[in-house]
Amino acid sequence: MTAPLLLDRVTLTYPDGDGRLTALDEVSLTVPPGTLTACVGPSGSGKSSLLAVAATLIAPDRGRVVLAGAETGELSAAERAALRRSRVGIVFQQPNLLPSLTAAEQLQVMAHLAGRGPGAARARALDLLDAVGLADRADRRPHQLSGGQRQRVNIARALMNSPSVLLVDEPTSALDHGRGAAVLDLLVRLTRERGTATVLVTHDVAHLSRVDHVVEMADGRLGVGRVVS
Ligand SMILES: Nc1ncnc2c1ncn2[C@@H]1O[C@H](COP(=O)(O)OP(=O)(O)OP(=O)(O)O)[C@@H](O)[C@H]1O
Repeated sequence: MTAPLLLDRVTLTYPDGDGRLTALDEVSLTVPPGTLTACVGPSGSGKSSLLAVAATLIAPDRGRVVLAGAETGELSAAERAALRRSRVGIVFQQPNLLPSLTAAEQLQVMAHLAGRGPGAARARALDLLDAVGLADRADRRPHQLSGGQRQRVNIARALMNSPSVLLVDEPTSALDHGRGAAVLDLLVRLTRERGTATVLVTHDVAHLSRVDHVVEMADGRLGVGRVVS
């Protein structure tokens, strides 16, 4: 069976003056279901570009991105967007929650955008908030939640449509050490429970001993990383 996420010799360049800057240089990565791969590396090494390509938000110059068995290079833009909505969960660094909605409603919006009915959505939202330890905060708005709780809502929201691939960008950067460790533990647990192929981009090499794989980006190239914690 094909892994939910497969990158095969992906090269991505950006315009840079008269030339091109190579952000990803022949990057290959396979992420099996139920496993979490952490991608570490210095600023500018290509980590965010890797996530953007994996999410099909940017098309690579060369190479293949296979998502949930689909060769994304062969899809139309509309087909790619539909695949992204149904199969990919994205957790950005800043939660970007809507200020006027409760925690449960933030999640229900995702089901609505995916064309699902409201009845089951409420039950699923409450189930996911329970899974991230926020069962008693379902009716709170973002300003009534702590930074760590908002990041948990963000993670639960990304899981709302049962994605096979979960892409997470710097989830702990705005949190202190203890809360950062708790969010990482949560991501490892959810990855196992929900069977997602998870990629986590982080500067923070603490707490990585519990993830399945660590890869290191350097100048757009991917190598096997060291576990530091
Ligand atoms: N839209 C863009 N146009 C031109 N160059 C870009 C663009 N986005 C990123 N780059 C360049 O591509 C390289 C990789 O950037 P990327 O954001 O992927 O790195 P990163 O490892 O995520 O960095 P950080 O940890 O600081 O977020 C850098 O040299 C960056 O300046």
